[in-house]
Amino acid sequence: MADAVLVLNSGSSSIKFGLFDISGADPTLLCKGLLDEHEAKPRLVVTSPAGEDLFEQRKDEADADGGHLLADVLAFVDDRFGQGSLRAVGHRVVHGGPDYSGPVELTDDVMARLAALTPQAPLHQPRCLAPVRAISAIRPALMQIACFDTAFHHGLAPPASRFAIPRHYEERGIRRYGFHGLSFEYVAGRLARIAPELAAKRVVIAHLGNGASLCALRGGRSIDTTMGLTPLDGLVMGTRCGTIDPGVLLYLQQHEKMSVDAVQHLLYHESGLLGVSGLSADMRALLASREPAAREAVDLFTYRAAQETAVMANALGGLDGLVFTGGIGEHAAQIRGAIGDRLAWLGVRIDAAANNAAHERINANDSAVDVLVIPTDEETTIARHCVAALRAKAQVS
Ligand SMILES: Nc1ncnc2c1ncn2[C@@H]1O[C@H](COP(=O)(O)OP(=O)(O)O)[C@@H](O)[C@H]1O
Ligand SMILES: CC(=O)OP(=O)(O)O
Ligand SMILES: [Mg+2]
Repeated sequence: MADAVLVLNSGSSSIKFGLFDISGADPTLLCKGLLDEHEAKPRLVVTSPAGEDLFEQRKDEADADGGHLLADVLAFVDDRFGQGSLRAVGHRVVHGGPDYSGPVELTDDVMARLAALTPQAPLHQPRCLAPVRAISAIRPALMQIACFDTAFHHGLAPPASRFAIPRHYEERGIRRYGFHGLSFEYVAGRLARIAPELAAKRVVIAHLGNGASLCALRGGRSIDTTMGLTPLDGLVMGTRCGTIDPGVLLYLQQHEKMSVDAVQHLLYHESGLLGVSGLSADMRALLASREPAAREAVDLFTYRAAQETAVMANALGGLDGLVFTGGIGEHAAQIRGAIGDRLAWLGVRIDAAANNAAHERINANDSAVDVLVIPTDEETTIARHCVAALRAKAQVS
């Protein structure tokens, strides 16, 4: 019976999980899976690290907090790896606010503070916290640890962290935090291993998934990022608008007579690729479509991604490396190519063959900027933090 940690990565539409053996120097994945609790028939799928099916379960009724499926996951872990093997559950929690610069054990007090941040991440925070409550109800003694998307950006300082509004709002926590930090942390760590000289220079990481943001990395640390107080800012996303003239929000409320809730729904759920294309939030579907509106949505996505990359390069005082990650960044060669083309003036040259083959390095020989594709792994970052937290509590050797 090996010591193990269970990692839950709660996204906007499903919960991904990974079970890690933590007896070695670095956590190793034992199995992974998906909880789709919002379908009419909620579903749990467990696969091996290579993707072979190990277990599947369907429920007949909706499972709003995923509690029933999580009980099945815990039972599966007991059954396959032995009762008592689980030392902790690590959770991706999107918002840690000003208080948390690193992982924290989830007590009632911490949960209350995190729940209070819901207005700053309404799409994500409730979905990150529901599984914590569900697991507490099933296994109250099991240690649960929160790992934050905001923590990697905790060193963000003025002017990058500041909004140009009266400064007493900043004292009340209204500042730029940044997100996707668990992904940026993983990619920055991997970059330091595969290209240590580049990792010490001026690098932009482009996390392009359903949510999308950029991180300006200097010496391995985040000095600026495109998301702000909320994960709504910055790039065009699947259903989120990204940076928008704040006057639009006032106009919608004052002249279109939309309620605050309706504006929130519009900006989080109906905008981005979905809103502009009128077809889909899914980049694969848009790239496959012949509709002009699909092409326009993709065009806006790459235009804004290149524009914001230049903003990050400005924060860094230049650009030595550009790293693509996330579902789109890892798999959509056409998007990487289009962003690269728009950044030619910064010296970016992408090699078409390397790009189409999704090699780790995709820049042409004459490129002034190194361009890489590094698959992200938020779950491994969380597992590593859990091991460190358990060691600090001397609960594992
Ligand atoms: N082969 C592919 N080509 C283009 N886009 C892809 C491909 N595979 C995944 N994507 C896109 O990646 C996005 C999802 O990214 P992902 O990082 O998995 O999202 P999440 O934020 O939910 O974790 C979707 O827009 C999807 O269409
Ligand atoms: C913070 C965020 O946008 O996360 P996701 O990409 O999972 O939606
Ligand atoms: Mg994601």
